[in-house]
Amino acid sequence: MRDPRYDILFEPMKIGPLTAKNRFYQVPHCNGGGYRDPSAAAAMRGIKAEGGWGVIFTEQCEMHHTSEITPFIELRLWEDKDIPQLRKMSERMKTHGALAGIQLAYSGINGPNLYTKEVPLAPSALPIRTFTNDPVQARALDKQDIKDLRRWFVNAAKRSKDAGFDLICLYGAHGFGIFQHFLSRATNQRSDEYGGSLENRARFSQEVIADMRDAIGDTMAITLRVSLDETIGELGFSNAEVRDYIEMNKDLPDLWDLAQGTWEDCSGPSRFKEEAAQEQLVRGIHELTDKPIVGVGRFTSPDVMAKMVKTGTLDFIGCARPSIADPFLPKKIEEGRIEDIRECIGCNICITGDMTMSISRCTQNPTFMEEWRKGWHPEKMNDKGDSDNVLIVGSGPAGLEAAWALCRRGYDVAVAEARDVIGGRVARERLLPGLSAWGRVVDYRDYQLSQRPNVEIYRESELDADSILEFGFENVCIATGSTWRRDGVSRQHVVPMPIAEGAKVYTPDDLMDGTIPSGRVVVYDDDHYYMGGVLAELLAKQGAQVTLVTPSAFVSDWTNNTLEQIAIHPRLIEAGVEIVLNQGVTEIHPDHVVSNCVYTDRTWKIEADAVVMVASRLETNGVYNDLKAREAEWADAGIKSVKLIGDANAPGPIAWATYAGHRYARELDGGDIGDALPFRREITELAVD
Ligand SMILES: Cc1cc2nc3c(=O)[nH]c(=O)nc-3n(C[C@H](O)[C@H](O)[C@H](O)COP(=O)(O)O)c2cc1C
Ligand code: SF4
Repeated sequence: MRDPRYDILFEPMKIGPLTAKNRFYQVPHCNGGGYRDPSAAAAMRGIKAEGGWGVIFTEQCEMHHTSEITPFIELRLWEDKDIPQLRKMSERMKTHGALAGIQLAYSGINGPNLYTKEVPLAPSALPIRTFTNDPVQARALDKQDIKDLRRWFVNAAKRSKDAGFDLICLYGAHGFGIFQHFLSRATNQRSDEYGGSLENRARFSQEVIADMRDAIGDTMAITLRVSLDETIGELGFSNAEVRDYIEMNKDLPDLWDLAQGTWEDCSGPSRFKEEAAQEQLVRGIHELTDKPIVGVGRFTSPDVMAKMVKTGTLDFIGCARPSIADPFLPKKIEEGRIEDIRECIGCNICITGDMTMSISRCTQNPTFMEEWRKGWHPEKMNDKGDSDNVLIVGSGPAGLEAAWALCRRGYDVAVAEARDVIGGRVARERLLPGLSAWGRVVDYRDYQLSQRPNVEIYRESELDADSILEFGFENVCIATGSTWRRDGVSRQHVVPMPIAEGAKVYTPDDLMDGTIPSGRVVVYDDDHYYMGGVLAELLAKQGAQVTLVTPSAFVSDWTNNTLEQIAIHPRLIEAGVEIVLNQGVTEIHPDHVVSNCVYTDRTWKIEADAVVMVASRLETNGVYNDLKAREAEWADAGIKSVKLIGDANAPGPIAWATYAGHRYARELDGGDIGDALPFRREITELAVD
């Protein structure tokens, strides 16, 4: 039953001519599917509709062929032939009474057009701004171009209407979107009636919205997504200017969609930002306009959400990542199932899909972008196979997710954990600075499993092949994780590098176990994800003189794909870490390391009392190998299958482990969920059908 404190979240709310059934508003978010496969995204939005969202948006949708972001995967609405796929999307969104929204974008100086090779158009002739530093420049829009651009928006609005959408969001936030480019003095250096004063810079948005209203009539709502603060220096569109703009144009859109962050500072989605982190920037804006406001901030707590609405800060609770991690978030609040909410951990793995042109994954939600596959419903019981029970050895993210998904198929499950705590790598990583939310991966599953009669978790239960054969479970899943290597093997060194006697070499596992090196410490990061940066910062803050050495051109290189790198680099500088890029480590000695330039044979000495080797991990697969060696005994022991999953199979990001756990559970007893996503799959084959 719903807690009355949250009733306000379920009050209907008007947006222009429309009424949303509640305050849960899924703001636009990409998913890696993009124009290549809107059907997979449609299935994903369909699940959100079932999950109770009042408003559901597409991701950004480019509306003209002179605008396209590579490597981003966004939608397209360039021409009439793009309408049918999008109509299927809007139909899916509306299945449970949600309003369906489409976000229209013209990327201007954020659209390098690497595929189309078209010249991007922007308010001023400036170099394109993307992470990939594309050597492309935009041409300044002349008066005819502006007329054309207005016409393209009108065409896109008409097509959106034909495609069945209720709302159109115009993109002018995060550094994306021509609207922001016009509004910001940094990107609008024009001296005509579209540049200079705020009145002039606002003109383009006023004209487009007026044109669109004329073209589509008064049955659809138009929303405007603007940045709350560009944070790009003096010329940026500041929070004060945003307020002036909104006050000056209070009735311009039917709803103000306010979202912090720019491409340059990536201050929007970030694990460094706690829930409701944008509250300060949005507070008081409602005094400037009567139009409803939606804001974001990794909202997962209904108390925080209710407070945002009750205090008049927001009318709608905007969620991108929380809706990815748990598409059923509104429904769970409505049904009083708060403990069942699968909270986003802020890891931003979901963004890597965009950045790498691949279908997105979510650490918490292994079925994100898998909704199109048949035979699985995330909230219901699913079909069981022929066997009855499964023993899972290891309780890390892979093992716990496998246990949870197997419960949902009706198997009896036993989980054996060698340590006295469950969670595997996460049990320790969650204790590192900035990673406490990682613990949600374990806590969610721990709670869910504690509610099921068909699962038992055994702590301090280290199993060997003898005991597993003796227990005689029908299926055995080995999810025993991995350990960090200290032997000098890394991406740079496929055979171990020389480590002199007396040299002190530590691994992340040592540090997480409480052994903290001091003095001059080299953190050798050839892993390139978060661990190197996190440990370097930790050691520096504890007084060590830290040098982070990485063969990459960037600190924590892979975090570029999660939009986090830009936050990590300055944190390290501030903590006093010396950063050495494009250099490896080739020898380790008691008082120094030999470091080499990755492009030449040149070497340097870096003085060091200790080295933390964040290099690669070793699968913990001993039990599996022992069992494999005794395969002949399986039948007598009643064992039908033994499978190795997660880091124990091949170490990777946590999202890979939860996915492996889920997939194992789905495929047990001959279930085959198929290969990678085939593009343009027919929407008729959906789990929601
Ligand atoms: C994977 C991903 C893709 C996104 N794509 C878009 C997009 O297409 N358009 C947009 O306006 N914002 C996009 N965003 C930003 C979100 O709409 C939102 O403003 C931001 O994630 C903060 O909200 P949250 O804390 O609820 O995630 C994206 C965010 C994520 C995580
Ligand atoms: S991938 Fe990480 S940040 Fe993205 S929704 Fe899932 S848990 Fe949240």
